Amino acid sequence: MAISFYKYQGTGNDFVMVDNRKLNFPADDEALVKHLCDRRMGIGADGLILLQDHPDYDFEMVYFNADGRLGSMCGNGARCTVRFAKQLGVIEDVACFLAADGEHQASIEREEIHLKMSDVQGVEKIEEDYYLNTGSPHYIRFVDDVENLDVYEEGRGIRYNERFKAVGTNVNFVQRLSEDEIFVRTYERGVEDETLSCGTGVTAAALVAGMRGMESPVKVKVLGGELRVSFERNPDGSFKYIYLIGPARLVFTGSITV
Ligand SMILES: N[C@H](CCC[C@H](N)C(=O)O)C(=O)O
Repeated sequence: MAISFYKYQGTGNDFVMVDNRKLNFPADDEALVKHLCDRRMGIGADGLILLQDHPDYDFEMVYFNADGRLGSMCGNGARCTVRFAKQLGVIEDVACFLAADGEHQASIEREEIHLKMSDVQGVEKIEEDYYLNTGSPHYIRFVDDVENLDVYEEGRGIRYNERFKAVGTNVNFVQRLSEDEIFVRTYERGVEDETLSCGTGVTAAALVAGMRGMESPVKVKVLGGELRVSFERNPDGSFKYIYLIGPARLVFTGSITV
């Protein structure tokens, strides 16, 4: 079988994208998705996304982690899917679509995709660290020198600890760079490695920076580029009007025989 695909990246978080409007992709074949995401044996990506029709939305995004399992929300993948939908002629410059955590709105403004994220109910404090869900679960630890941190080892230690080992968590290490900028590096569950950027993780880190006094919008540096997060904080500590803003680009298209 030959599968046509598009390869996209959003600040270096890369995805195999498949137009599945005809529903001909075998979405329950975990081994196939894992193979397509394999950087040596397949195409190579942090995840795979199917763009599908939906009766009530412009489209539906179905996201799988690189391990082949169906994932939760993916912020960078969603920005890439919006760009992909425009390329396919499914949308113009605005979209209302369905993802794993519900409805999302987005707009394309030149190079950037503005993506509305789900409201966040609250932030749990775990000793000096934080834990919250921005569509996917994120553990947040503030550090002094994120550049020289062993993100793989430290992230893995938290992801596989007693509390998280069963379902896993993404782990973000955050350094405050200035009054309005943070630097985030993320160990991603489902990839089980550091990625160059994680949209839901960057969002979670910016919200915690907001809790700690930083004003919206927060600039976020990641290994794969720059993002921005804007938000409003409610008096009860929850967040609304959360937007993840940044670029998403087509890298190449192709066909793979499996
Ligand atoms: N890279 C994604 C996060 C995927 C989350 C996934 N790794 C999980 O929670 O299993 C993003 O841009 O938001």
